[in-house]
Amino acid sequence: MKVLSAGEMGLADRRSQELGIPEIALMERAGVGMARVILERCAPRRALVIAGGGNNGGDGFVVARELHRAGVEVSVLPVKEEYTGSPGTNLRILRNLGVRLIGPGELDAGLGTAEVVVDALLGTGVRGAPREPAAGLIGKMNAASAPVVALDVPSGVNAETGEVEGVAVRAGLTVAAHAVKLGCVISPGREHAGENVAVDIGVPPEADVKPAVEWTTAGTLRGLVPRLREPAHKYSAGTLLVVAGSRRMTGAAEMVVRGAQRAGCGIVFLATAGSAAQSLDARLTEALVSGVAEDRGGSMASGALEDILQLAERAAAVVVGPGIGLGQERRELVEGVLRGVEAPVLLDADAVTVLAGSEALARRTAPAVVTPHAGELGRLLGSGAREVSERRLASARRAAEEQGCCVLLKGSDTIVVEGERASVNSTGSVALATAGTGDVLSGIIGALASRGIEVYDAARAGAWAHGRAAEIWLERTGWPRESLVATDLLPHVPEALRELE
Ligand SMILES: NC(=O)C1=CN([C@@H]2O[C@H](COP(=O)(O)OP(=O)(O)OC[C@H]3O[C@@H](n4cnc5c(N)ncnc54)[C@H](OP(=O)(O)O)[C@@H]3O)[C@@H](O)[C@H]2O)[C@@H](O)CC1
Ligand SMILES: Nc1ncnc2c1ncn2[C@@H]1O[C@H](COP(=O)(O)OP(=O)(O)O)[C@@H](O)[C@H]1O
Ligand SMILES: [K+]
Repeated sequence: MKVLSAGEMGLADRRSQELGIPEIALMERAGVGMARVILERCAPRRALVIAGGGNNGGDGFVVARELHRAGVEVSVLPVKEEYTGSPGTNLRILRNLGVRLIGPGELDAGLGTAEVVVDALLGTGVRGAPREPAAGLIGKMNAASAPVVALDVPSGVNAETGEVEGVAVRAGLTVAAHAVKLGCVISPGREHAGENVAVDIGVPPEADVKPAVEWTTAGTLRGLVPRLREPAHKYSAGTLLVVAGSRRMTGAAEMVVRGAQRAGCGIVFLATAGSAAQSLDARLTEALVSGVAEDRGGSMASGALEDILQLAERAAAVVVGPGIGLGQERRELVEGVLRGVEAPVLLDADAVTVLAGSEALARRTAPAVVTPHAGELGRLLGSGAREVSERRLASARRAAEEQGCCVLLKGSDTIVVEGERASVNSTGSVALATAGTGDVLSGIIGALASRGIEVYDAARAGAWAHGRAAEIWLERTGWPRESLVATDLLPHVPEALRELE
């Protein structure tokens, strides 16, 4: 699946036209391809096409013609009085064919009988929140009982960012011209798009564009994760220090360590609160567990820093955060790790939260990666979870710039940003929405970093393998997605990584 931003698609489109391919030829192939997908997937007897005033509406007219040709009873609502250019030509053909064109007054009846509603209202040309009458039409489409298929982009979704400024269509399927639009794989646009499919519209390779934001697949990662080769010993195979857990939170530490072990670490050291060490040592047969100084609540104390820095000297990477707890002492501990550790550091969970307002991360020059979910990133940025959820790519970019590090923003569309580089992960499942999966992810990324992979690549490869492990679990067990628990991922991490060889 190819993913391009709206701007990149516009460039591919312009270049194609400069090579002499007329706009109407591109529109023709787009509409023909889109109609074929609709016929194959939905096989409707009656369809309603809602067409806007731009080229997205033009695609809708071609789709209507093709559905009509296939024997579907089609009604078309054109929102504009007068059409010119390629959409105008295609509307004229519909008139000549006697395809039923309806006005707003007949919309409710059309929506009531249609088996598929085709959203051809707004595409990549939308600017700002939908105005009337578009906004009202979007509301009507969302209230329809029939499934909605969006052409190119669900109307109202920003194809560049995935942001939704006002209202937006909720489609079950989005059929894009040439490439899936970036805004359809980033939340919340992603949820509005439903399934994403792209159809070939005849853009020649000479006109194609390399995306600035990568859609991370096995293909873009292949060869990145090295095999263990002779000469090797456990230290050369990747040494990771995990700083995690507290008296009341031992599971997080266990899952980070296990994730790291299955992702190929030669040796994992765990530093944890003294009172948690005995039970973790018993559960983690292969790890080297150290109990360090803790406060009265059973969380690692700032006085543990010296021991932790000493352990870190033997490690090629450090993961800090899961289950460590909050408060001033944890903040001092995390700041101390950022100051004192030269090896790549991954900050997750509580370690991200305690850094709100701190300058330690921005000051650090050695490699670092933070792996927050929207809530944690909202605290780090001081903007709140809602702002992050509404503007995910921009928020991740802002944090990466302010903190001068790699940012992995978790979610259904895990986003990884560092400097100018950005990527969106292609694997995963809603099954991952369960406690502890983030800890497994930290372990995987930490392991890859300990094996010498730079943090941006470790983050995107780790996210990919983590999501792929969930997919493999679903395929293998056939169990309901609600039943996945985080440790189910562990046996599938090696299989996922093998797919990257
Ligand atoms: N070009 C090509 O070769 C190909 C392009 N392709 C297709 O074209 C699509 C892009 O077409 P596009 O650029 O014409 O823009 P499009 O998405 O139809 O929107 C423009 C219309 O929306 C309106 N409008 C804007 N903002 C609004 C708002 N906030 N609220 C309400 N209305 C608003 C705007 O109205 P205006 O602002 O002019 O009053 C205008 O009427 C692309 O997604 C793909 O489907 C394919 O056929 C392949 C070849
Ligand atoms: N709806 C979803 N679809 C796909 N992946 C999801 C979804 N919800 C959460 N995830 C993934 O699950 C993991 C959850 O991590 P996190 O929120 O840190 O949980 P925890 O702290 O309990 O381990 C992240 O990798 C995230 O990307
Ligand atoms: K649309």
